[in-house]
Amino acid sequence: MSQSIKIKNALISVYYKDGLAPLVQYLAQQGVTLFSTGGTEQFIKDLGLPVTAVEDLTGYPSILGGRVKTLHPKVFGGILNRRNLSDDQAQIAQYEIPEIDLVIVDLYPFEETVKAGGTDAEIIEKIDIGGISLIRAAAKNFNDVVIIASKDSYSTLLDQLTRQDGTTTLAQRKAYAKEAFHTSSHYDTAIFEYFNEEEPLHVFKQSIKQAQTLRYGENPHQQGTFYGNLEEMFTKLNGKELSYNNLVDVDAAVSLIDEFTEPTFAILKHTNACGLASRPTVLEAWKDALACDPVSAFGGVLITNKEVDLATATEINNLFFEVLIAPSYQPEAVELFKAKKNRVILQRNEVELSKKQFKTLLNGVIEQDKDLSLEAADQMTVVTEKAPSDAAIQDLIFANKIVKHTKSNTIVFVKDNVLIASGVGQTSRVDALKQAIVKADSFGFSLQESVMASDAFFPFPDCVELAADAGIVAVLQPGGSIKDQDSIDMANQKGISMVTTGVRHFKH
Ligand SMILES: NC(=O)c1ncn([C@@H]2O[C@H](COP(=O)(O)O)[C@@H](O)[C@H]2O)c1NC=O
Repeated sequence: MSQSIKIKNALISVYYKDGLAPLVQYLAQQGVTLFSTGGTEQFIKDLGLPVTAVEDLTGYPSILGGRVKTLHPKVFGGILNRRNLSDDQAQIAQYEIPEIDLVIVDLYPFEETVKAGGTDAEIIEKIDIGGISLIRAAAKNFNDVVIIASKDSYSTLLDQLTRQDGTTTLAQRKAYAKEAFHTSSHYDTAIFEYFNEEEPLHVFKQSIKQAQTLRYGENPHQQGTFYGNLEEMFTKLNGKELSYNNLVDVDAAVSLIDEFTEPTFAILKHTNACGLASRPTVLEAWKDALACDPVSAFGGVLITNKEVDLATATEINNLFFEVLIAPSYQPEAVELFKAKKNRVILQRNEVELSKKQFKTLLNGVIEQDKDLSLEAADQMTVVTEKAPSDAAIQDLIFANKIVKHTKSNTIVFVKDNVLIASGVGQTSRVDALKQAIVKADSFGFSLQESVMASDAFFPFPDCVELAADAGIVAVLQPGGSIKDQDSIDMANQKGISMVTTGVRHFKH
């Protein structure tokens, strides 16, 4: 098996030419014969280096507007021939095919063209055929050929060649082949996703290039990695790396805050809001959100939809928190936070988030649409003799937004655009309610004139009875229980109002 191979002939065909010059200059200095396609050939010529047009090798011009230029046995024979097989060697000698032992390709920018909103015709033309074939051929024959399929590898190869007298080792070539198949499979996945938008085939395919190794997973004995581009979504202004649990909470926080347009602050623990308020100013929103449950707020993830000013930052800084997310910060506020080096301060960038979500379970994956349903007042049916007041309807809408982002079973109490208390993640609805009542009481909130929202229907009238006795004046629930009437009768008996939305908001 061949091990160290000295490069004699190279084929170079790259869409973006940046970063290429030092490598080709080195190759030319070493006496490597360079073959190249139109634009790349011109680029090499402009560097004042000798280069042979691929047309001179194949004896064919580039045809069909560049759709066919390297697709020729003289090129692919030169790449794919096995240097240790006498039959292959006899054939390449017979057909006068030069051995090509280095291939450098940068593919047509397909994903970028889709992202930039190119027309269908422009996108189709960006499906690289020759380049992807060169990559696959050279990677398959890594035993004898070096494949560079990403400009990220130019400097690594240059470094290796310089240190190793113009040669590469088998292990290095195999590593480049792995990178190359990563490039080609990612490229094809992007093409598939584009074609799969209409009448999608039910297959699960994801290819994410960026990865971040996390300190650990959910617990220190579990390993964890985040696949995705965090830097695109957030600018980190201060603090340590986000942990697995931070990321889970940040995701929940972002989904929750996006329900609100007025200045709003939310405090989350383990993906559930333990404080949330909408107020005319961000400072007031912070104070009222914190008042909901200042005990749970310790070590929480904080999010707001408005700029954090110095006055608000000064208040926030009195609390120990893990992560703060805002669309912008006054520079003085950032300076203040920087005094505590571990506090993660994220500035959220305007990036559209996926409308799908999936998770692994058993040996498979479940995917669903995100819960983007939001019920307005006109989607609420008053089912009791008494209708809620306008103020109560506003609070019911507010409570419904929180319920949607809280672990089931959940009950949420709201008064005047402030979360007063919630019961979260309970195995029975009545337990969620009891937890909410106890919490409201322990932080000094009266439930008089407050409203209650439930993520799913009431199977029995007990919740309505308990909540009415605690002082709430209006209830929102999806309805749909065969015993709905029992809860409605209880509301009528207690003189409170109830609306149904027809939309359940389970969150598991
Ligand atoms: N058609 C072919 O035979 C072919 N061979 C190489 N390419 C691509 O042509 C591009 C470089 O073209 P140029 O050197 O003319 O700028 C590279 O992105 C390469 O992946 C081709 N183009 C598309 O398929």
